[in-house]
Amino acid sequence: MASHDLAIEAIDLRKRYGSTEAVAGISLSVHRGEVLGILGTNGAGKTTTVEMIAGLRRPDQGTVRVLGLDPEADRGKVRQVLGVQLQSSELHGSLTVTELVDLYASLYPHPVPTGELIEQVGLTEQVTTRFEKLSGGQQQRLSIALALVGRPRVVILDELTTGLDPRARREMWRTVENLRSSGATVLLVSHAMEEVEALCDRVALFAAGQVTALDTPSGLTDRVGASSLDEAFVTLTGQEPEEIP
Ligand SMILES: Nc1ncnc2c1ncn2[C@@H]1O[C@H](COP(=O)(O)OP(=O)(O)OP(=O)(O)O)[C@@H](O)[C@H]1O
Repeated sequence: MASHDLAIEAIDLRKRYGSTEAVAGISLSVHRGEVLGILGTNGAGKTTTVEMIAGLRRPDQGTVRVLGLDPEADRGKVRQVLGVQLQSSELHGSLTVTELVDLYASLYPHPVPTGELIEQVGLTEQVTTRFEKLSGGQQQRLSIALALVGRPRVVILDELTTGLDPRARREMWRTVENLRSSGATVLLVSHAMEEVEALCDRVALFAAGQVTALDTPSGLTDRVGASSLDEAFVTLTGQEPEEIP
């Protein structure tokens, strides 16, 4: 595939924290319009990898391109096309839901209208609630809203539905489906097998800082004659998947 068809291209990424080799030579190509899942056990290097792709963490080695742009050198341009929801959001706790969405919206030329976005993530009743007073799941929904406010063409979602109740989880799935319909590219880190099976075109299995397999969900199960993605995960990574939160 020509590189201009790629939304994300990461080549031989490496990152070490002291004696821990968190990412040990990861290459990933995500096609435009694709939803690519990353599955792996705790500590497999998923967050470090997506932080490097987002330009939030500098790789020790390797290169990243997002829609052909270098997330570090072209930071301003990348910010306009990339939306990122990370596991821990550092947001100003005394601002309300509306104030935070408005603040982020002001960074983009054509943001999603604040009320529409707040409704989409199910926070209409919390519009005047300060961030620090939101529940964990509500904070999570807000961080998803902030990732989407600029109508990004590439979206990174790190544990999209962890901590959300079943209804909110389904709503977030619909959000990802809508992103796909709009032609956006999504990189989705998840621990939930059924989420990955439902949403992702392809899945990268991470173990010990490396990609051990990358295929469609059915390709992964067929490859090892497994009856489920869970079983394929165990066979292909040699590790048990985490409990679905
Ligand atoms: N800032 C840091 N300083 C030191 N070590 C770190 C740091 N961030 C991550 N690590 C270590 O790097 C390894 C990979 O961590 P990372 O968070 O990328 O994994 P992960 O696959 O996202 O895990 P999880 O599923 O638990 O979120 C782990 O061993 C972790 O302890």
